[in-house]
Formats: sequence, structure tokens, C-alpha cells
Amino acid sequence: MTVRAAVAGASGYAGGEVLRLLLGHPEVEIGALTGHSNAGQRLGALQPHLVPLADRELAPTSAEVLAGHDVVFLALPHGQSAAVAEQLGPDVLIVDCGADFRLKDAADWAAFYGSAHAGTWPYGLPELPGGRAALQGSKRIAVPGCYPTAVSLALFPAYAAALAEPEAVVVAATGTSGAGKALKPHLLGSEVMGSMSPYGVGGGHRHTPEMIQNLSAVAGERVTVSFTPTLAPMARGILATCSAKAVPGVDAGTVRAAYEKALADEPFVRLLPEGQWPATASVYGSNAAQIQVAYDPAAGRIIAISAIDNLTKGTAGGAVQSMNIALGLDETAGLSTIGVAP
Ligand SMILES: NC(=O)C1=CN([C@@H]2O[C@H](COP(=O)(O)OP(=O)(O)OC[C@H]3O[C@@H](n4cnc5c(N)ncnc54)[C@H](OP(=O)(O)O)[C@@H]3O)[C@@H](O)[C@H]2O)C=CC1
Ligand SMILES: CC(=O)N[C@@H](CCC(=O)OP(=O)(O)O)C(=O)O
Repeated sequence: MTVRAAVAGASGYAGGEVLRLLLGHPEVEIGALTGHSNAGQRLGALQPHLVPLADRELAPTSAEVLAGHDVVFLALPHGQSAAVAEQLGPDVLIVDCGADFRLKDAADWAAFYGSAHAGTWPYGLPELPGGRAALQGSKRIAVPGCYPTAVSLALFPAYAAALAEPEAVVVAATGTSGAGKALKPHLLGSEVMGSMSPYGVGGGHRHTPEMIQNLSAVAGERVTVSFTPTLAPMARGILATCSAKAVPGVDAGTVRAAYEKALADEPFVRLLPEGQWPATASVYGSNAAQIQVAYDPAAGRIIAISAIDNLTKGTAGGAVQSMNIALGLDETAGLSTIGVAP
């Protein structure tokens, strides 16, 4: 089977990572590549690491250019996906790396994104309970946000086993690529190097309702999430430290057993051996998520830590994994758990 795939937003970080993975996918042939301000440029001038595609020219992003493919990946700024998607027809598989179709609640969308809600598509986090079934045969996929991927993978086993109270606290560090390629003053090298800083404090980050949506669905009741993101001086990676108060009767053994059971058969999510801790360097460029969990008896809290590459499992790898499931391909095709070290 050869799947012909187009990538809209090929000049950006997410689009570039989708292309890096598709170049190694045994069943995919790369079709149209589009950009916006960079339309007309050679891809090699913008994504010099994608050597086999260096001489391809970026077309403008339009339905005409994207038509005629089996799969279209959208890696566009928030709010740009719906207009393109509605012109592509129901038979093409559209994988949206943006936020437009992630949230079920239109009021949440309006509160955090401030525009009209485009709708809700099947959610591209296969590891969640029922996640794979929702993607099989689907022609539309909403790729999760990078932080919600890291946090949901770390905490869902605790909620699936009813071990935690419905009030989670998350502090997560991310690399600068999460903010995209556009120039932003707080992301200048001299602002970021040698420093870590919080942002979106106090429930303001737009990924908060997505985490609440995911964990509440697993728990069967509303789970609140107090989320504090921090910016770290690295290009890629998320390290999410998540905790929740344990329900009575929980101990270290119960917690470990629940995580072992939930993650046993996952090809990309690895519960580390006891005593070993997740690190962003270990998942750099790979589709792996590393998880570790501990029980703090003095505080009565479950502490779950995850590390992912925000551009791989957090965006493009999750997108390709979900595409594979939707098309009935091997879920792991084109994806690796092998990182780059040191
Ligand atoms: N970076 C990350 O870690 C993650 C990103 N995502 C999502 O992926 C999407 C892209 O993000 P990212 O790659 O980081 O952003 P970038 O800023 O790096 O890239 C944005 C892309 O969109 C194109 N673009 C800009 N404005 C428009 C427009 N008005 N219409 C059509 N295309 C446009 C740009 O083209 P040009 O350069 O030619 O102007 C570029 O190809 C976003 O929705 C983001 O939320 C999701 C998860 C994580
Ligand atoms: C450093 C930085 O700014 N990170 C981004 C990560 C979000 C992201 O990329 O996800 P979306 O797909 O929802 O845009 C942020 O916190 O907004």
C-alpha cells in the first residue's frame, strides 16, 4: 500500500518534523508541500536537515494544492485548519496538528482561544482508554497538544485504576520549539539561555482544558488540573511532573501495579524500572514517552513524571502513529523509540 501525503505548514517546526518522520515511513510517498509567507521558497532553505526534499518548492496553502492526496497533514497556526479542511472533502484523511478540533466543549474553546469553535474530531492519543478504537477508520484526527500528551500519559493510569483524587497538580518544563518558528521577544537566545521561567501561571494556559478533558474522561468525573508551564533552555523536550492525592488504602505497590498494567503493551510508552527517572535527553527525536511513578507516603500523593519530545510524540510522531491506526497500517510504521545521545 502506498499512501500519498501532503503537508501544509511544511516550513514550520511541526510540519518539518512530520516530514522528517514521513521520509522514513515505508508506506508513504510525499506529495504537496505548502507554506504561507515562504511559498515559492525551496524547502532546503528553510528545513536544511530534510536533505532528500531540499529541492522541493513550497506551494501556497490552498485546497487545490492539497487535493488528490490520501492524507493531508495540517501544521498551521490555530484557527487556520477548518477553512482548509472543509474544502478537502470527506474521503481524504486529515490530520490536524493544531488545536482547532481537540476540545469537545465550545465554551472551553471560546474561553481559551477566543474565537468560534470549529468542532471536535477523534483525538490522536491512542494510549488513552478507547483511544485506538476512536481512530480506526477515521477520516479526521485532532493531534493533541504537546503538554496534554505528556500529562495525560503520566496520569491516566492512576485515574483509570481509581487511585487518585480528582485534583491534579502539574509543573512541566518545555523547550523553545513548542512556541513555533515565529520571532517572539521572550524567546530570544539571550532571554532563554541559562534561565528557566514560568508562564501561563494560574490556570491561563490553553492546554489546561485539554488535560481536564482527557483525565475527566478516564476518571468518569471532573478532574481539575492546576498547570504551571515553564520554559527551559533547550530546543526540544517536555518533562512533566504531575501529582495527585491518593485515595485511602493506596500504597507504593498498588500504584506500581496499576502503572505496569496500564502501560504493559504500549509500543511507545515505557514505564521505567524503579529508581530510574525520565529525562528529555533520552527521548530526543524519538516517539517514546518515558514514565516513572512514585508514592510519597508522608504527603499521601502519587507523583508521576513523563518525558517526551514535544515535536515527536508531542506532535508529529503522535500524528503519524494516529494516521497509521486510522489507515489500518502497523501502528509503529515510520516511528522509532530510539533517541539521540549524548
Ligand atoms: N511546536 C510544537 O511543539 C507543537 C506545535 N503544534 C501545532 O502545530 C501547528 C504549527 O506549529 P509550529 O510548526 O510550531 O509553528 P511554526 O510557526 O513553526 O509554523 C507555522 C506554519 O504555518 C504557516 N502559516 C503561518 N501563517 C499561516 C496562515 N495564515 N495560513 C496558512 N499557513 C500559515 C507557516 O508558513 P510560513 O513559514 O511559510 O509563513 C508555517 O509553515 C500549530 O497549530 C501548533 O499549535 C502542536 C503541538 C506541538
Ligand atoms: C514554549 C511554548 O510557548 N510552548 C507552547 C507549547 C504549545 C504547543 O505548541 O501546542 P499547541 O499545538 O497547542 O500550539 C506553549 O506553551 O504555548
